[in-house]
Amino acid sequence: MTNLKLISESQSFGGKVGFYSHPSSACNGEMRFAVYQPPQASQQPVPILYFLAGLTCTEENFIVKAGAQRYAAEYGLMLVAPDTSPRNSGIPGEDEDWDFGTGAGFYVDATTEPWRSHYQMYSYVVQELPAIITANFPAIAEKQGIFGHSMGGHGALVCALRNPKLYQSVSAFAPITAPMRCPWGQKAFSRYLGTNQQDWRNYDASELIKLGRYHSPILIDQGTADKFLAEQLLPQVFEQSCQAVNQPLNLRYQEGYDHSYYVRFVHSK
Ligand SMILES: N[C@@H](CCC(=O)N[C@@H](CS)C(=O)NCC(=O)O)C(=O)O
Repeated sequence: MTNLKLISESQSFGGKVGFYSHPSSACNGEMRFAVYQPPQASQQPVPILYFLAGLTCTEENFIVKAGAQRYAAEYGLMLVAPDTSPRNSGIPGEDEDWDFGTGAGFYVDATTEPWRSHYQMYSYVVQELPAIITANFPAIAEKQGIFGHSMGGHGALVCALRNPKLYQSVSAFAPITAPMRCPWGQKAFSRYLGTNQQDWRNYDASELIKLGRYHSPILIDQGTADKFLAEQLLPQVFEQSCQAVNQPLNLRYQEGYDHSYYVRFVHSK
């Protein structure tokens, strides 16, 4: 059993929301995540849906703001929402920027100093966290899906595209789809991964899709009133990459929706 510490637990839609912390070997320090166990989980193991949050977020934003527990209770899904980066790592400058360092792990395994000793969010999300979830909660290890918002949408796409058999579904709200071509991605990748842009391709959905290894349908919801759409999110770049390899993509533009959590669960319509 992992050394899990329960921070708080509350009943929610017949199931329960729990916040946990644990020592992470991937991130070399304490990490936090939230889990919603639907009512069905008290009877039998249930499928897992991972949600990766965006810049400035913690494991709390999605659980508090998205209203997803109601749907997870209806469909019998366990929701797992990790934090978006290591915290209190002691790395100088970690807290200086809102779009880099704390709250902005970008779901990559950093290779550069000083970040690589802690900022291993890709390995954390793909390997360590699922192992902890299936060891400690009534979850079906082979039935997991992943989705996310903004930086977390980028993370969800990258985790799924790099591991085509690991997740049974992938979708995203307002994802950063071409990080190599946008300021957020360029800032994060140059610092976490170094200046060799060949290394960045492993974490760019619009590049990964061109490898033609992924074949399951991908769903993206993108608000048209999102202030980050034109400069940071670039779904048209991803769409072109998908078209080039005949990748099924359902890119739905949602009229008038912005980048906030109010757009969440347009999916359910
Ligand atoms: N701080 C940024 C915005 C950051 C932002 O929009 N973060 C999104 C993810 S990229 C988010 O989910 N924020 C937290 C929240 O809405 O609860 C700004 O002022 O432009």
